[in-house]
Amino acid sequence: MPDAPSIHLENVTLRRGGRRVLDAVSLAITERRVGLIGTNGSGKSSLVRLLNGLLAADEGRVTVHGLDAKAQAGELPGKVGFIFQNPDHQIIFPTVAEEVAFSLEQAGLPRREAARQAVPALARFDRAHWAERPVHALSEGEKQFLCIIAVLVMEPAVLILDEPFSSLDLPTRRRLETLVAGLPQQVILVAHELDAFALYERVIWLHEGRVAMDGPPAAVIAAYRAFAEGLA
Ligand SMILES: Nc1ncnc2c1ncn2[C@@H]1O[C@H](COP(=O)(O)OP(=O)(O)OP(=O)(O)O)[C@@H](O)[C@H]1O
Repeated sequence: MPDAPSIHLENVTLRRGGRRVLDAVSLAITERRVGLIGTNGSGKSSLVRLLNGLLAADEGRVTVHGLDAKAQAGELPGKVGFIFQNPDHQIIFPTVAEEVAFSLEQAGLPRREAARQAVPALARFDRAHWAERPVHALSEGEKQFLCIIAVLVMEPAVLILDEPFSSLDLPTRRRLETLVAGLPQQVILVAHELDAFALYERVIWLHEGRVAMDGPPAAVIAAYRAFAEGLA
């Protein structure tokens, strides 16, 4: 069983390219389904990259399920699975089975055992028949599904999805949303598709590097929609 969901940001400031992209943000995230919304450049990707050690805060403290994001950065990838917008940025190997085997190896299995376990791992997602398929021959949705499988076989405690649906058609998106909805992991979803958060427990709206609003999805999304209409 994954451990209790517990992500804390204490007065976190982050600068990128000389600009302050997160400004003294404090959050305690203990829910299992949390959405992150905001206009382009508001700091969403930057914030979630603090949680898996891809970025480090300039000020303040980040802890993820008991790990200090700075002092224990090396342990974060084992705890936090990350799905990017573009699966091509994530997939390394030529075939599906090799990609999954690599994940299993990252999770600590010896190489030969990882190779042996790849097909059974795919079978848990009803995708054993994909094993020998060249990754380049998968559709965008299939690649994104492969990325999710490759991350989940490492059994992370947290799954972060950073705009994972942008290039997917509606049925594929719904399938992946359903898959994610059934996971035991703590999930942080960054998305512009606001209906994706209907069943989430909490939505955080970031604006210019600060929390503009934070609470139940219906209230936060209504306020965000009204704000966005005003900009249009
Ligand atoms: N590699 C980088 N170097 C310098 N500045 C960056 C870099 N990446 C992002 N930024 C800046 O950080 C700020 C926040 O960007 P971020 O990607 O976190 O926003 P976002 O809310 O995820 O936006 P989007 O919805 O467009 O993905 C922006 O002003 C952006 O220009």
